[in-house]
Amino acid sequence: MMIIPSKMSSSKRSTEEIPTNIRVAVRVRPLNRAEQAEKSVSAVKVDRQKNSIFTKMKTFGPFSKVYDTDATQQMVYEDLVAGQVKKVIAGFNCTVFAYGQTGTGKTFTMEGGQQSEETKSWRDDPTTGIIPRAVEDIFEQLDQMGCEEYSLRVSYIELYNEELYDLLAANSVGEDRERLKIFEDPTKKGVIVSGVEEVPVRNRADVYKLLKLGAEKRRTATTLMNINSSRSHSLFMVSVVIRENTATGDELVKQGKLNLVDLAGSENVSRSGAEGKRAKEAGNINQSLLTLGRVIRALTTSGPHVPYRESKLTRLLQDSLGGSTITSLIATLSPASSNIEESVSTLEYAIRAANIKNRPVCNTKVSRKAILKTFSDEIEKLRRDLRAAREKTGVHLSEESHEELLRNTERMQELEEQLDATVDQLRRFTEDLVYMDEQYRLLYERKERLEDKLAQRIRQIAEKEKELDDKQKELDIHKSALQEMHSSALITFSQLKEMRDSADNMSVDLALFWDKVDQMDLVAFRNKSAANTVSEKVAIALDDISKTSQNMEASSKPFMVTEVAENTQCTTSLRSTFTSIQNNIAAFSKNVQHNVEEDSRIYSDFFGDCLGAETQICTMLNTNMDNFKGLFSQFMVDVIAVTEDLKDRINRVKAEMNNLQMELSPLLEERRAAIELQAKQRKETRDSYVKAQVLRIQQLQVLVSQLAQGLTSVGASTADFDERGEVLDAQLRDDGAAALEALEAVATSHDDVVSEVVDGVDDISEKAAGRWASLIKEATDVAENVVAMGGRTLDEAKKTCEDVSTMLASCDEQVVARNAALLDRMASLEGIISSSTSSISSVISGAKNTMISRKWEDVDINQGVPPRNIPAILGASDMVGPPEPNDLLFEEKDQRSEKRVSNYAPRESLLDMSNKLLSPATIRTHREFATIEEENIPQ
Ligand SMILES: Nc1ncnc2c1ncn2[C@@H]1O[C@H](COP(=O)(O)OP(=O)(O)OP(=O)(O)O)[C@@H](O)[C@H]1O
Repeated sequence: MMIIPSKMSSSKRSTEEIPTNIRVAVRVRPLNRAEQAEKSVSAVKVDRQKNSIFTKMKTFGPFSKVYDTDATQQMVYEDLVAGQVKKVIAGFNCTVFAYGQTGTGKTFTMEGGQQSEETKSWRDDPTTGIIPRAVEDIFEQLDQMGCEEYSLRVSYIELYNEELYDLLAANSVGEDRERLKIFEDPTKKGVIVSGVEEVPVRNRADVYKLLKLGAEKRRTATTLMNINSSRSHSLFMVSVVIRENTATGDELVKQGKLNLVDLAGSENVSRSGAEGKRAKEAGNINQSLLTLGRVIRALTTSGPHVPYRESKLTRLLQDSLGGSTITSLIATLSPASSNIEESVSTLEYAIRAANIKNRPVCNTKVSRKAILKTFSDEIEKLRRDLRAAREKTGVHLSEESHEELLRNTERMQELEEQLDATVDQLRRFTEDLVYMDEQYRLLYERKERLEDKLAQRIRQIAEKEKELDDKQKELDIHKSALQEMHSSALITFSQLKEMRDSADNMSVDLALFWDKVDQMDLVAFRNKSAANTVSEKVAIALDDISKTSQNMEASSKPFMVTEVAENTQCTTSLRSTFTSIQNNIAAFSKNVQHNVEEDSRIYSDFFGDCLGAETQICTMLNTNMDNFKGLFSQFMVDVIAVTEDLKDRINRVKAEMNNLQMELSPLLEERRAAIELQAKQRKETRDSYVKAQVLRIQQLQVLVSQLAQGLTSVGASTADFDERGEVLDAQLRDDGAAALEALEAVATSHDDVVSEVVDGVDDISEKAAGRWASLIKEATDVAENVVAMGGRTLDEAKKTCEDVSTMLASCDEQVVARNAALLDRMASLEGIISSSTSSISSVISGAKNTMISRKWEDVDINQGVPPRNIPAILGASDMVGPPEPNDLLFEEKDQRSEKRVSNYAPRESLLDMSNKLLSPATIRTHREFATIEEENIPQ
C-alpha cells in the first residue's frame, strides 16, 4: 500500500506554509533522425537570458529554466532536482514530473539513455537521468551527514489505460497482473494506493536493480512517432525515513518523499497513426493529461472546483499540484517545425502550470511512540468500523461511519482495504524500526570494537610517549653532563693557558739569566785580562824599578843612606799599596763569591720555580686528564649539534605520533562520543521501548488475531489474506537475508577500513621504531667517536707533558753544567788573581829585599845609621809589624826635602800608577762590570 502523501508525515505538519509557485523548466531535445531526414527545421528558439522560448507564433516565458539541445543531464539535475533531494532529506515531499509530446525526451530526462552493459555506474554515463542521479544523491547526502539510522523504500507504479499496476510486484507481467486500488485516505490527507510494494533498499545497487526491473516491465509499444514510446504514466517514489535520537533519549522519526513522474506522451491520435488498442491507449493517455490540464487550469484560475478525482493521474498528483509538495515540472519539446503545434500546446500547458501555487510543508519529526499510537488508533477505529459494518448493528459504529456504510456497501470493502493498508503500513514501519535497530546494534558493536582499538592505540601511544620521555630525560642528563664537562674543559684550558704564559715568562727569565751568565763570563774574562795587564804592568814597573835601582845604585851611591830611607819609605808605601791590592782582590773575590752565591741562589730559585711550575703543570695536567675526554670545544659543538639533531628527530617522531594521535583521536573521539550518546540515550529508553513495543506487538497480535477471526467470517478474504501473508513473509525473509548480506558487506568494509587504519598506524609505529633505532645508533657512533677523540687528545696531552718535562730536565742539566763551568771559571780566575798577587808580592818583596840589603850596605859602610832604626826597617821589610811613625824617616825627609824631590820623581809615578791600577775603583763586581763601557776598562 502506498499513501500519497504519507499518513505519517501528513498527520503532523509544520504550520509554516508559504505559497510557492511550482518550478517549470523547458527542455528542447535535438532533432532526431526522422526529423532530420524529412528536412525539418528548428521552429523553436531558446532564449537563455530571458529564460523564454521563442516560436513564430508566440514567445513563452519566462520559465524557471530553459534548456537548449546542448543541455546535459547533469545540468538539468543540478538545476532542478539536487535542491529537492536536500529538501526530501530535510523532511519535505517533492515531486518532479516530465510532461511533453511523445518522443520529446521525457523518459530520457527522467531515466536516462540506454545504458550499455559495460557501463557500471551512472557516473560513467553522461546520459544518466534524474531518477538514478537522485537516488545516488540521497545515499551520498545521508553519508555526508553521517546519518547511520535510516531506511529507504522504493515503489514504482504505472498508470496504464486508467489502471494502476505495481512495476515491482512479482506478478506484474502479463494481462492478468494485479490492479492496484486507489482510495482516499480516511484522514483526508492524501490518497492511498492499496497493495503496492514499498521495497526496502539498502544500497545503490538495489535501486538500480529495481529501476531496471520496473523500466523493463513498463509497458511500451511502438508507435510511428517514437520507437520506444511509453504508453503509460510512471511514478517512481523514494521514501526516506530517518531516525534521530534526541538528547532527552527520545527517538524521533522524520520522513521525506521524492516522487519522480514520467508522464506518457501527449499525442495527436491521427498523427501518431495509433489504431485499435493503441488508439484506446492514446485516448486514455490524452484523457488523463486533459484532466491534468483542467486541474492546472482550475488551480490557476481559482476555479471553485478542482477536478482531481476525474482521473487517477490527477488523484495521484493531487498533493503535488496545489498541495503541500515542492514540485517541479519539466516540459519537453521537439524543435522540429513539423511538431510546432504540439510544442506550442506543451508550452501553453507549461506556462499555465508555472502559475500553480503550492504550500510546501515540512513533515515534522514524530516520535516512535506517537506513530505507533496513530497506527493503533487508526487500526482500532477501522476495526470498530469494520465490525460495525459486518454486524450492521450500528451499535458500536460511529454515527458518521454508520451512515456512510448504509449509503454505500462498497464502503465495507474499502474499510477492509484501509485496514489492510494500515496494518501493512504498521508492518513496514515495524520492519523499518527493526532494520534501524539492527543498524544501531551493528553501529554499537562497531563502536565497541573501535573503542577497544582506540583504547589499545591510546595505550600504545602513551607507552611510546613514555619511552620518548625517558629518552628525552636520558638525553637531557647526557646533555647536562656534557655541558659540565665542557665548562670544566674550558676552565682547564684557561689554567693551561695561564701555565703556558708563566712558562713563557720563565723562559724569558731563563734567557735573561743566561745573558747575565754570559756577561759574567765576559766580566771574568775582562777581569782576568785586566789582572794580566796589571801583572804585566807591575812586572814592567818592577823591572823599571830594578833598572832604576841599578841606575840609582850606580849614579847615587853617595846618597845611599838617604836613598835607603827613601826606599824604605817607598817600600812602606808599596807595602800599603800591596795591602790595599790584597784587600781589593779579597773584596773582589768576595764580591765574585757573593755574586756566584747570589747567582746560585737565583738559579736555585729559578730552578725551584721551574720545578714548581713543572710539578704544577704535571699536577694540573694529571688532575684534568680525566676531564679531558671529549672536552674540546669543537667536540662540544659537534656533540651539542648532534644532540640538537637527535632532539629534532625525536620531536619529529613525537610530532608524527602526535599527528597520528590527533588524526585518530578526533575521529574516534567523535565516533565514540556520538555512539556513546546514542548508547546512553538508547540504554535509557531501550527497555521502555522494547517493553512498549512488545506490549504493542502483543496488542497487535491480539488485534490481528481478532481481525483474522473477523476476516475468517468474510471467507474468501481470509484465504487471500493468508496467501498474501505467506508471500509477504517470504519476501520479508528474502529482504531480511538481503539486508543481512548488505549489512555484512558494510560491516566487512568497515572492518577493512579499520584494519587499514590499524595497519597504517602499525606501519607508522614500525617506521618510528626504525627511525628511533637508527637515531640511537647514530648517537652511539658519535659518542664512540667522541670518546676516541678524547683518548687521542689525552695521549697527545700526556705526550706534551712528557716533552715539557724532558725539556725542563735538559734545561736543568744545561743550567747545572753552566753553573759548574761558571764556578770553574771563577775558581780559575781566583787562582789566576791569587797567583798574580803572589807573583806581584814576590816581585815587590824581592825588590824590597834588594833595596834593604843595599841599604844595610849603605848604612854599614857609608853613613853609619843608628842601630835603633834597623829593626824598624827589618820589621818593615819582613812585614812583621808596622814601622814607628815618627821615626828617622821623617827627620831624613825634612833634612833633604829639596834634593829628594828631584831624585824621587820616578818612584812617585810608579806609586801613582800602582795606586791607579789597584785602587778599589778599578776592582769591581761582575755585576758592575756588566754595565761598564768598553772604553772605561783600563788598558
Ligand atoms: N535531450 C536529448 N538529447 C539527446 N537525445 C534525446 C534527448 N531527448 C530525447 N532524446 C532521444 O529521443 C528519443 C525519444 O526520447 P524519449 O523516449 O525519452 O521520449 P518520450 O518523451 O519519453 O516519449 P514517449 O512519451 O513516447 O515515451 C530517444 O531515443 C532519446 O534518446
